[in-house]
Amino acid sequence: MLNLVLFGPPGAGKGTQSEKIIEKYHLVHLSTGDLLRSQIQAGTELGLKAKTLMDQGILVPDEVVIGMIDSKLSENEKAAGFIFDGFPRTVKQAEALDRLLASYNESITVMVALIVPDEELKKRLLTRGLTSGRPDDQNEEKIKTRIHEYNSKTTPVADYYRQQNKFVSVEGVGEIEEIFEAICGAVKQGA
Ligand SMILES: Nc1ncnc2c1ncn2[C@@H]1O[C@H](COP(=O)(O)OP(=O)(O)O)[C@@H](O)[C@H]1O
Ligand SMILES: [Mg+2]
Repeated sequence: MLNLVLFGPPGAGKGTQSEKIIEKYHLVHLSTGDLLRSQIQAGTELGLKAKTLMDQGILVPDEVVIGMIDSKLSENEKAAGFIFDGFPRTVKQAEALDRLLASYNESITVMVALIVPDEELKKRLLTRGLTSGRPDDQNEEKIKTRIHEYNSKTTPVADYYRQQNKFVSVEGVGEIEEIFEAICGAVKQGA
């Protein structure tokens, strides 16, 4: 299996690059943001709870996202591998993911981090907000909260994979196709 963690702040291009990676490597895409947004859409209890936090740009509790990933892994036992997009976002989630994968005799192959400066992120997210309909893309205050959540809770996840020698970083500014090629190179290096 190829199990890839695609890492980076909100607006780094994880969703954009995931689509291309999936096509090439035939992986199952697990975006916790997308999974939560479909829970909100479906009006589930989980969705209602998550919405209040997500609309403010705050991370939802670890147990909630870990539970969602757990059930998606068990639904896809025959997959060629997984791409984790927007997960793990805390060290606790990263540890839980290692345990879950170990229970299938699997592990993370590589983490690829997309590096994009804050100013570029803000610009991209505000532009995405014009069409995404995402309440968390709508104003600079929410975007600031999300980048702050990322810097305080999520950045340590990179060190977690660095300690396992699984961390590779890629310049996330430039042509989408060029960035994709760099990610493929990182996957080759890590696999
Ligand atoms: N290399 C890039 N250059 C310019 N804009 C990009 C690039 N990659 C993605 N974007 C744009 O930035 C925004 C955020 O991308 P997205 O893939 O949704 O990020 P994430 O999933 O990491 O939050 C989108 O509007 C997308 O079109
Ligand atoms: Mg995304």
